[in-house]
Amino acid sequence: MKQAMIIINPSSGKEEALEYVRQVEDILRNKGYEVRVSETAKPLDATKFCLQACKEYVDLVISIGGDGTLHETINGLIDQEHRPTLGVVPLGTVNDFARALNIPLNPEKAIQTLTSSLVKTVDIGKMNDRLFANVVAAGSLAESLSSVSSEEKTKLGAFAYLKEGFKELIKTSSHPLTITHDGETWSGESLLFVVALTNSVGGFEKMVPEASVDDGLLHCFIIKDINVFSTITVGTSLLFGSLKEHKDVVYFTAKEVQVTSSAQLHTNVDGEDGPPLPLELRILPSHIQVIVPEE
Ligand SMILES: Nc1ncnc2c1ncn2[C@@H]1O[C@H](COP(=O)(O)OP(=O)(O)OP(=O)(O)O)[C@@H](O)[C@H]1O
Repeated sequence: MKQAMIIINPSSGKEEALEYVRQVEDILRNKGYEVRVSETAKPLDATKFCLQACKEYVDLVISIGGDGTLHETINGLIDQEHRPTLGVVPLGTVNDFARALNIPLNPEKAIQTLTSSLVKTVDIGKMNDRLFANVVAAGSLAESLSSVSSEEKTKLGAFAYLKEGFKELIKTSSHPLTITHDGETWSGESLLFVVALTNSVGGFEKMVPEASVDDGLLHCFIIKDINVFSTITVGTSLLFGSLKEHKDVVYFTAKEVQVTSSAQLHTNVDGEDGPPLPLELRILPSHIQVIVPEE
């Protein structure tokens, strides 16, 4: 019999996650799966459960939670020979991965998507010894993005990041960054370096409109040292999908990127606090399979 594991973070979203488990179980049983439910109690439980699913050759893993739960779940797939197909029920406030795959943001509708027989093969990013599904940010601004509170995100959605970003930009200074890719090196003062895998970054679907989940590329943005006026124009470009054409932004795509700095700089990965620099980033093309809507 086919095996499925539901990984659920009961604290995610508006704490309604447990209500949805029964619905997901019913759908999976109707599809012929034997189902087990693994409820997270603390950080990294989702990684531990997903790793166990790989070792036990489970066919399907469903992540019910926000981007944090999804990030921890996919990290259970690292270096595994058997990687279960993934299903996603987004309960967070941003849900970049679901947006990029056209999975409905309404949990009830996302659950119905699990009846779909369509599976998409998508890229995953590797940062040092960790996987990521959506985005890595490095630099002084990245730290402030980690401090956006759950209340702010619930109230403002993606705009909570923009608000925090503007607030920080006024008082933050740039730092020296050295970014190497494909034999080229960029060195200079930067406020933020962002690597995106999909078109949706922090809920903004126009940051990299052409990025697709299976293009085998890291989409990279260097935001140079900018003044307050440029901050406003960078923000506007972000909203209107023209960020990469901004004069203070360097945009490139790559399969591998190295990032170093002489300063002590932290990172944000898939919306969570990440490790300090240096970073080795790499795309893992067509690495996982995800259930997506049929339309
Ligand atoms: N039982 C639990 N209680 C509290 N925190 C948990 C529990 N299980 C997992 N976590 C942690 O909760 C963090 C946040 O989860 P997640 O991002 O899925 O939800 P969210 O904060 O509601 O979503 P978003 O950040 O998109 O608003 C995860 O990084 C995880 O480590």
